[in-house]
Amino acid sequence: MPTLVTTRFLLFVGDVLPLRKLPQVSRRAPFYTSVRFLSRIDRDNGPLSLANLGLKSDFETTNKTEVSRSKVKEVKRVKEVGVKDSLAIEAAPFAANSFSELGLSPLLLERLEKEGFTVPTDVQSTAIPVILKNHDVVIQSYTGSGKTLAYLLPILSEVGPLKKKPPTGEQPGKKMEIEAVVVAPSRELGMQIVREFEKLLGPGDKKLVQQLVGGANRSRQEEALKKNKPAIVVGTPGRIAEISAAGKLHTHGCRYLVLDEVDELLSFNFREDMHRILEHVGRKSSADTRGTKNLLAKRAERQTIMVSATVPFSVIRAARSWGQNPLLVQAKKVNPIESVSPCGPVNLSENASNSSSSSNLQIQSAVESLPPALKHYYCVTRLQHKVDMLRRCVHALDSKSVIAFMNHTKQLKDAVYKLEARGMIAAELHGDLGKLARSTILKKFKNGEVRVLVTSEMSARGLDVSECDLVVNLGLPTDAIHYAHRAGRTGRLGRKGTVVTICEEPEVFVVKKLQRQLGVPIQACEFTEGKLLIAEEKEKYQMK
Ligand SMILES: Nc1ncnc2c1ncn2[C@@H]1O[C@H](COP(=O)(O)OP(=O)(O)OP(=O)(O)O)[C@@H](O)[C@H]1O
Repeated sequence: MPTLVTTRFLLFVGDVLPLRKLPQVSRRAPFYTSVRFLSRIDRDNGPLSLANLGLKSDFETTNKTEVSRSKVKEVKRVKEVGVKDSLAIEAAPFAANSFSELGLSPLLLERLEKEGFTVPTDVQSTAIPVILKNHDVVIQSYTGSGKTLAYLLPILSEVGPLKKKPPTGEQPGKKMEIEAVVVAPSRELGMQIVREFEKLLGPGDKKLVQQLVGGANRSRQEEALKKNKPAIVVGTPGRIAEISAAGKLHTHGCRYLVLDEVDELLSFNFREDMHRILEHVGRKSSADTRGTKNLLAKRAERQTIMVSATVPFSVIRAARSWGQNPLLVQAKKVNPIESVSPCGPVNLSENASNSSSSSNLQIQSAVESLPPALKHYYCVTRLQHKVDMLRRCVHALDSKSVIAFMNHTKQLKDAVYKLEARGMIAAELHGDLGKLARSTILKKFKNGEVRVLVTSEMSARGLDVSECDLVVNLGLPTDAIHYAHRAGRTGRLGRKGTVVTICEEPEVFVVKKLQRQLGVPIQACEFTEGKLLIAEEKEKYQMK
């Protein structure tokens, strides 16, 4: 039986100053430690480096301290609804000085500047040149590090009105086929990706991208496909597969297939739909092919881009069969997928082994899925007091924008009712609600009209609300991967964020296990008299 040994608590005002470090947990390595491009991949072109990607590399020579200091930046964002004019960003993951170093089209660079995107994040600086060189990739970087733009920008640099100057003879904007298919596991994430595309395309060209998400009117989507002839479609696996099977989505000549949250897309639920998508996107119809040679050639038409903060080995296996010599792209690192072993650097929790060397690698990799600035706590209470503890937690941390995760939809309503009864503006968001209700609630939360969003696992992936400063687990996540994605709803793009897991005493051992797998300290705490009290850091938990 697991036992929680009594601990002393330390009154906390301002930043956390642990009296002692947790002995068993390796603290997060400094963010810029793994500054290197590992040996390469492409047998034709020699070792992969920024140089042979046609770009200068200053990564190897970068001074860690200097970089960290220079990363304290203010990122000004324009035109965000209900968002402050400027957001202070500490230790933001920016490596290149500007997007213009990455080989993007001049028109796109103009649009980026107009939208207030001036400096690429590390993962963007690494991924964009690799994608522009037509490599199949798996992009892995922690939540909120800007993976969406990392694939969206090279696509917009080649597709649509912002693309690089077409070769003479080709008329700009004339192409009438689907050139990019982006697949995401939820409607909310799909819609969010569409908005990112639209933001850069501008109002005049936003019809170039069409959403094909489930829950929305299918015939309207089909009509829009026919009428607007979009070059890019973004959708959920079910709806894309459905419309494709009905013969209304022509993707055989498609150049890009993006699988966002690829590890989630591998789940059993999506299996059949993903199979259809993988078979039909970027493949020419059999009428176009003559003989085996062409059959082989047709797959080369498609560039496959797989993305997630968490890349278990199942994704590496999938990437090997779906892509052609795919590369694993992480912030400042590019590796051939063939070099990744089951115990290698991206294996979060799969194939867990007790050997110390492999578990070290797993810890290293798990750390890479979590934003570095996050603080993690847990507190113990009885089941019936969890919502009250949540309320106290929100007050003690003075959090303005909170996402609270619960595992059962039925409990959400009750939690919202309790919070509202105590004067806290809360709302529920889950899969049983209609599409309109879901998007209205999400909008209100993003605008700051709702302080606490009580939600299910469906909001754990991809949801981008930059103001979210607190994530609370009212129900435990099923594993380290789920913890990482939930936690990643806060502390986005280098901002401060706190994750609090509220659990019952018999569940504490699960928190300890998550702590070991993730390689970050999750400190015991209490919320008393409007203050956060942090447990004195000594080994306080034993397994018997
Ligand atoms: N270079 C940049 N400069 C300023 N803001 C940026 C930049 N790149 C991305 N962002 C913003 O950062 C936020 C997080 O980006 P994004 O949602 O792509 O993260 P992510 O890595 O995909 O996260 P997750 O793994 O949770 O899906 C978004 O609001 C995005 O608009």
